[in-house]
Amino acid sequence: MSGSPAPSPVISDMTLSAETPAPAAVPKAQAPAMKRSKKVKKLTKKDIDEVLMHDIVELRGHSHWDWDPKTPPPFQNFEELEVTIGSLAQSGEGLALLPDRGEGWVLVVPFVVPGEKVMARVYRHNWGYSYADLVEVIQPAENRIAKNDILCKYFGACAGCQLQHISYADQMKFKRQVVENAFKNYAEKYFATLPPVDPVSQSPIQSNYRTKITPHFEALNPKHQSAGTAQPVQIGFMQAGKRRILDIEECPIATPIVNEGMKTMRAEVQKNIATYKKGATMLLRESNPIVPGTESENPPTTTKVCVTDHKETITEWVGKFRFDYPAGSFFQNNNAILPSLIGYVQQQLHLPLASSTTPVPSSDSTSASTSSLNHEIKYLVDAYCGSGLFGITCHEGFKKVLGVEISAASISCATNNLVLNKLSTETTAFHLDDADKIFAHIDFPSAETALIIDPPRKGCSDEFLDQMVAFLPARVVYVSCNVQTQAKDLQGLLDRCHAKGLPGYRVEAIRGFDLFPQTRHVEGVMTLTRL
Ligand SMILES: C[S@@+](CC[C@H](N)C(=O)[O-])C[C@H]1O[C@@H](n2cnc3c(N)ncnc32)[C@H](O)[C@@H]1O
Repeated sequence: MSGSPAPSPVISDMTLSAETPAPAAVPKAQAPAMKRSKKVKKLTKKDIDEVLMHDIVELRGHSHWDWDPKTPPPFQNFEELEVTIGSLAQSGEGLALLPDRGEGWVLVVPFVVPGEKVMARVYRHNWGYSYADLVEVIQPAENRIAKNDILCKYFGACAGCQLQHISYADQMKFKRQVVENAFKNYAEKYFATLPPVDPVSQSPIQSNYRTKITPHFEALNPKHQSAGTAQPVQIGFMQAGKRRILDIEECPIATPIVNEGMKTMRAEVQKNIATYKKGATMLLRESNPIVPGTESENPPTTTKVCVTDHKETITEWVGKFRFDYPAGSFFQNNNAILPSLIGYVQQQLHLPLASSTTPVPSSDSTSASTSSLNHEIKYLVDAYCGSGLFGITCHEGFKKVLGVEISAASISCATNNLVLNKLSTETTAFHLDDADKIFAHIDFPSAETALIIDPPRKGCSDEFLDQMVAFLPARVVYVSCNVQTQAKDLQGLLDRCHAKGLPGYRVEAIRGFDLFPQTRHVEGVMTLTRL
């Protein structure tokens, strides 16, 4: 269904109840006893998951949906059904089409593989689709990982990972498809002109990679405390599909030192739980500081520790570069893949500008252009630079590098990281500002400038795209943890160029990087060359 728009579903005040007496199980033996809340939820338009809607439209084969919300969803409360999984949504959940229910209702079921026959229990409804717990896998797919080989004993109950039941090769195929679908659905007008999406670059390790986790706990209920009926405190992550915490002793995707920290933190919280009036989210982050007295050694000796104070400084090494940053601020969470991500970004920044003369049609296919730039890239702009990861690791080969970031704490770290890495502050600088005003600081010639964009999940603002089109950097490398907003921004950028009569950009490459093995998440990297 290339190019079919997501329907614009209208949700009326549909009042839904959710109550299920029995635990969900994937497989049964792994699930803790979980009960669904009896609370009644009123849907609003915000409840529509637009990305999921694209997947549902694709499975249904049409976007038309004519369901009267006053008609109840076509299920008994908490009905159990045997269904066949048709596809995996970008959320990592399975979708099963029920042609004889509500003219093609779709069930969304977690922890399944396409082709599998499963028993699912419906518990919540939305416009034309319902969420269901996986009760049992009746006919497992050949490529389902055997229960005993699944990495984590909490998989299926914890909301953190979605894909441990499929092989790493299958996770890579799924994520490549997620990237492709994002561009198909959100850069629809230009999809036919894009290069094929490259295979996803794998993480060198698929477990024990996360350098930061944030488990939660809730305070004891005072009524239960005074009655002496308080349950043991639950410290961990959210339960899959529920708003309750699952007690977790160890997280196999977190690094060993973070897991050591988790043991200590759990013991402290358990000991002092009566003193907490409210629950909290804890921070556990790996740091690798230099052992005092070894600073002059080459290389100095380092030792890994787990930091729990948001304000404490983390030291992290990316290849030969050292980054110090506050534990509570942003930094990529998979250190193992950073050398290959950085290497790829460097290579993309320096692709020859006139590498191709392939005609590239504009969106309305009325004009075609060829690459005609012969300049060399000499300047680098690092938008949303954080503590300087890309600006610093990619500075070689540039005359000047300038980064912009909105967090004062991150900018002061970025500037300190220049000093730690013995880089000249004359040629590399970081400014505290809104990225929307980034080009106000820049007197680089646009034909010799490369721009790295690495925005938050929501992507770039209209103002950012407007100023980009006014400046027109010769090369853009856009890194993103949300491939849907990345694709939307590509369409926004090309639309703006064409509205101004500019030929715009050629997309050189689109590739996912697996910063988050075992989960549905994928980091997208897209390279553009100005035409
Ligand atoms: C995904 S992080 C990337 C950071 C950095 N590139 C890295 O890889 O470590 C996004 C960064 O954008 C910053 N940010 C968010 N909104 C911004 C804005 N409007 N202008 C500039 N920076 C912004 C955040 O503080 C955060 O550091």
